[in-house]
Amino acid sequence: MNRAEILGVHLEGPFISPDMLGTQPPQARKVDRAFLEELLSMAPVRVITFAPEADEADLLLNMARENGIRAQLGHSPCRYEVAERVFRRGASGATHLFNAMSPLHHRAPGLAGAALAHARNAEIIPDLMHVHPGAIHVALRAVPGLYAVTDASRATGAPDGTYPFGEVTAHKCGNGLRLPDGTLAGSCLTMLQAFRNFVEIGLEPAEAVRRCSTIAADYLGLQDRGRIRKGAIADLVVLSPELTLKDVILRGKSING
Ligand SMILES: CC(=O)N[C@@H]1[C@@H](O)[C@H](O)[C@@H](COP(=O)(O)O)O[C@@H]1O
Repeated sequence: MNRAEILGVHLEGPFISPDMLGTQPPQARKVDRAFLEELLSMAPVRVITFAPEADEADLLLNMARENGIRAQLGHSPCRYEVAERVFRRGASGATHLFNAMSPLHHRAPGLAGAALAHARNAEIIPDLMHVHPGAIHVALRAVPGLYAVTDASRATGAPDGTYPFGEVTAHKCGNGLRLPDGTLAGSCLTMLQAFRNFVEIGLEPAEAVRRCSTIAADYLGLQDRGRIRKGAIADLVVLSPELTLKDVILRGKSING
């Protein structure tokens, strides 16, 4: 098979807060069992983002656990105490840590503070626009299983210009994609650039590799991906010492033949 595979779906809504949509469409709603079951029957969902205040009875949290789905907190302005409770009850991680969540203030640590204090895993978008490098270092110290996500949009790799983003229009300029009011609307980041950015802010290359592959694979329970060893799936990229792309290997074969 000479192409990438989609391993599952991340359901990043609608069980989020209407007050912290970011660029999500205004269709946030509370968790209800029938609708959640319908969504789960439509696609192989592996990860769900939810706002704790949308799941007061822990319905989503429990259903996720029963179905082997990672339940992540995100898109919420909730108080630290609310998020802490849900992390203690088994929430798996945090969605694009720092973005679209209540920030860490020293007297009101918010969802970001709860994730830093209690989450074993969290996503981060290391395009160096979504999160300041200093905040990435804070997260690296606090969250053992911090891993990169791209949050990439359809504008990734495309020329500057306007792009539909759900029901709204976003403008790409350089590496940023924004709504007219300046809100970041996903990213234009590739995982290769995420890796380079980790190295640029001071991570050892081996550590950057772990944060871009192994940790995410472990988090999803995929022992045959995200590592180079006998029996694992050989989907690899080959880089030069300057970190330019030399080759892409899918299932052990170069895509260049
Ligand atoms: C797909 C998605 O939801 N992506 C979010 C976006 O919604 C949010 O607006 C942005 C900035 O968030 P911030 O303004 O809180 O830093 O981060 C991510 O790009």
